[in-house]
Amino acid sequence: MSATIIDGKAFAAVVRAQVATQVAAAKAATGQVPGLAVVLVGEDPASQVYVRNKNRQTVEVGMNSFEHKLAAETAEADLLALIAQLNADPAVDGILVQLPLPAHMNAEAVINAIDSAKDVDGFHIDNVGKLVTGQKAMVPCTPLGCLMLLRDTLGTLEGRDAVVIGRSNIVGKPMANLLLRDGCTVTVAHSRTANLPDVVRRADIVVAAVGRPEMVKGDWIKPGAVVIDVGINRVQPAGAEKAKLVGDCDFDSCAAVAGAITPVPGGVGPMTIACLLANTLTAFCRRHALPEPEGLTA
Ligand SMILES: Nc1nc(=O)c2c([nH]1)NC[C@@H]1CN(c3ccc(C(=O)N[C@@H](CCC(=O)O)C(=O)O)cc3)C=[N+]21
Repeated sequence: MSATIIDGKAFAAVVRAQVATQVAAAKAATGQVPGLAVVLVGEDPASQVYVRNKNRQTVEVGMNSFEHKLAAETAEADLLALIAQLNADPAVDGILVQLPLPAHMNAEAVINAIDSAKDVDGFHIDNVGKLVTGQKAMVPCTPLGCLMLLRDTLGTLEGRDAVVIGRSNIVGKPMANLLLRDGCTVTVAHSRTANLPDVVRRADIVVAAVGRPEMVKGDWIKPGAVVIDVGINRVQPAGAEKAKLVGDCDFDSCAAVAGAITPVPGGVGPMTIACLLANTLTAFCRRHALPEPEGLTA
């Protein structure tokens, strides 16, 4: 193995410490602390893991955490009523509605009902439009975390060839826009891309967010490239008792060729939660007309 392992878990701890310091300063300035409301409808397992870790970390950085658990069969109107209440609540700076929502709900309508200034996921249509047009926005947490890791690993991203594999609204598309803004030449590839290995081989930066376990192989990677693996796939190895987490990259073969690579777990996942806390602080600072948090925005 030749690649440097990018320690997202350690980097996320540094980000959370920066958030904690700036939360304390914001509290000194205003007498208030940021509050994050998380709404979980039903019992999606990935969301439960996320909520568990998030809740603890929110409190650890000195912010208030408000949890709202609704039954899977909750009516959309009742969820919208809760969102209206959180929008109006001055103690709530950030609102996150866990996705996926149950099938009977219109996720787009629910997300767009959130006050865009409190939309710490950056999924509201106003924030999407602002990101694409280069206006000050709330930026989705996972792409923001990936950007922080890339800047830390490479310094400037200007002029680099980046390939994002995956075109989702929550990772692929916002990631591509952030990389464009930082001066990369960006290709958005996906599961239907022709000659995907050849496309990936051009890249100085590979962000894999396609949701297919270990799909990206080492012989797709340009020697020395930086590989950011966003995938979190639970797989059941033959003969093993417990499921294990793997990324969208075949770690061993990619690490043999890449210059640097994020592991799964311990890579992008912890950064996502750290950036959620950073976004909540950013939302608080904007609502209270304080300066933007330092080093925590895109
Ligand atoms: N509105 C919304 N926003 C989200 O950001 C969102 C969501 N809904 N729904 C569910 C997914 C999932 N998600 C994770 C974040 C961090 C880890 C994480 O910290 N993972 C650890 C490992 C955790 C484990 O051991 O299972 C790691 O990669 O090291 C996992 C999953 C955010 N999500």
